[in-house]
Amino acid sequence: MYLVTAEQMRELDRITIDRLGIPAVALMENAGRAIAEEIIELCRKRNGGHASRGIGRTVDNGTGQDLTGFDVSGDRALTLDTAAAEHWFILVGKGNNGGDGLVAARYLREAGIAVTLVYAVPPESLTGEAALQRDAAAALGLSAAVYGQDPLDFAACSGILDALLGTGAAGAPRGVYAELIAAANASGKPIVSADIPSGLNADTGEMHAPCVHASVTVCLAFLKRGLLQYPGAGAAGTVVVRAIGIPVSLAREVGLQSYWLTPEVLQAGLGVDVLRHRSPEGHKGTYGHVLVAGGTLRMSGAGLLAARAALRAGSGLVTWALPQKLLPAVIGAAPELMLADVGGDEQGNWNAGTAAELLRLSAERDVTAVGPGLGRFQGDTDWLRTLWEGTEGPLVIDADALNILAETDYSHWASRPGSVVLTPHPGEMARLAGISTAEVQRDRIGLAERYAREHGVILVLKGAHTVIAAPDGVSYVNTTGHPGMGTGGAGDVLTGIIAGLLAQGLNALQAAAFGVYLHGLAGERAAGLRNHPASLIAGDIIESL
Ligand SMILES: NC(=O)C1=CN([C@@H]2O[C@H](COP(=O)(O)OP(=O)(O)OC[C@H]3O[C@@H](n4cnc5c(N)ncnc54)[C@H](O)[C@@H]3O)[C@@H](O)[C@H]2O)[C@H](O)CC1
Ligand SMILES: [K+]
Repeated sequence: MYLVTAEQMRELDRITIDRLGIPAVALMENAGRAIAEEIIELCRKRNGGHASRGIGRTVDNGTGQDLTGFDVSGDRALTLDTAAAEHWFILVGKGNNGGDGLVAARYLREAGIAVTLVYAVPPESLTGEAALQRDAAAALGLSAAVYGQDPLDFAACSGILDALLGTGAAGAPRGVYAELIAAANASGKPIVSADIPSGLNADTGEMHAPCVHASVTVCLAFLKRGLLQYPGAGAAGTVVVRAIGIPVSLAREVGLQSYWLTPEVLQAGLGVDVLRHRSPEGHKGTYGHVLVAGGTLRMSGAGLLAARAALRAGSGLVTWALPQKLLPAVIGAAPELMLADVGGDEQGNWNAGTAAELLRLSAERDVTAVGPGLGRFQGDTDWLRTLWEGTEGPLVIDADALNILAETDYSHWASRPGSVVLTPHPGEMARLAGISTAEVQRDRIGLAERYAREHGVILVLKGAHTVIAAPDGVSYVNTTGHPGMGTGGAGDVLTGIIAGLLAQGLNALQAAAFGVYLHGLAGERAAGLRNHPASLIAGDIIESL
């Protein structure tokens, strides 16, 4: 499923109206009706009535939950006795988002739900399609109040439709908008947001102050980027994307290249065989050979986790290269692994002299993963440069190897035949980009896209809803995963999975995207197997692959 910015949404809107000749008011009608249907569904759930689903609902929900399979019988959306318990306040902004709310109000009323329109601004100031909807609502006799002029008691309503600000919002909500948002949040009533929660930056997921905290967001036409990026993703509640008559085929024309990472996107878009068929004639040589370079005296486990994850991801063979001094201690830790001694210092740390042996080892393997538990050492910049310029296959770079990169201008390094996958967490990303962690988190998709483009790498920006970006501008946002995965070593496991997939012949973008998806899925599964997700440890993710 595509992800769009507000700007791209305006472009799609414009093409639909101007070139296809579909009237704006028709889009608004569809939007409002879809929003009403979701509210009716919400009412049905809590009142136990019967709901109808009028226009064919497509699809989807940004949280990955399946919302299909509704009862589609009956003309009336709610039985009267259950609807009578409902009274919704419709918060109406000045623009088209408010227009959507006015349409929704009509359909709610048709379903027997009491509505009160709460205009943020005097209704006379509405223009265009929104003014048309204002007049229709008035002609229908819907009760209306103007904020600041009429008394308003949020305790009297059973739910709130937030149709204050949509993709036309600029900056933090001002004046009466801010007051209404604060009052709606304070009411404790369930809030359904039209398109995006008012106060949310539709592109970055940044939450302005104040920002609506929605139970449900009915996103219109295309999934807005901000709804998948934290902290906004947390303010949106359950996200439902509803078609409103803008053809999806326009996406190419507008150049959409950002996607919510789903099995369909992996399979059909990226060409990944998500079921991972194996040939009956296959053998260990068929599935590639990973070299993991990592693990040092105090962090040997990081290398071990990455290597084991590569095995569980399906790599035919995995060699773990580590300092000679550590080798005896890890013999038998994972009998399926091959171990390679690269020298190193007396304490079991890596040193610059290990580069030659690593190069020799990597020449006989399909992919090299470097960084987990590596530590830092004298001459490590030249050491990494040697690997970068001297290895031919793909290179996965993580942890301390990223910190080495962050301290140098590697754009001068010789270009390499194999691709490069970088897997920073937000702190490492901050060092790579030379900005603060807070700045990294402010617009994760945008930053990942820029960095990947400028540096010609596949970038995996880890964290809740990991972003995968490629040099050609394509990006994916992953939503598998579990808070229980916030535990030491989880990143090393991801590095191993990506390397393991690369060894099996996936290209770098496929391996990064599928690896992130599987890592999250395995984490969800592992969390579910614990008595409490807090007890999840990185090794559990490997075992759940
Ligand atoms: N396909 C579509 O795009 C469709 C979208 N619909 C809905 O329309 C909105 C976007 O509508 P637009 O009129 O462009 O903007 P808004 O309604 O979001 O708000 C503009 C309105 O608000 C004022 N304003 C802007 N920023 C602030 C602020 N920070 N504080 C206070 N006031 C602000 C501004 O002056 C304007 O008056 C989209 O999200 C959908 O919900 C269509 O209905 C269907 C087609
Ligand atoms: K809104």
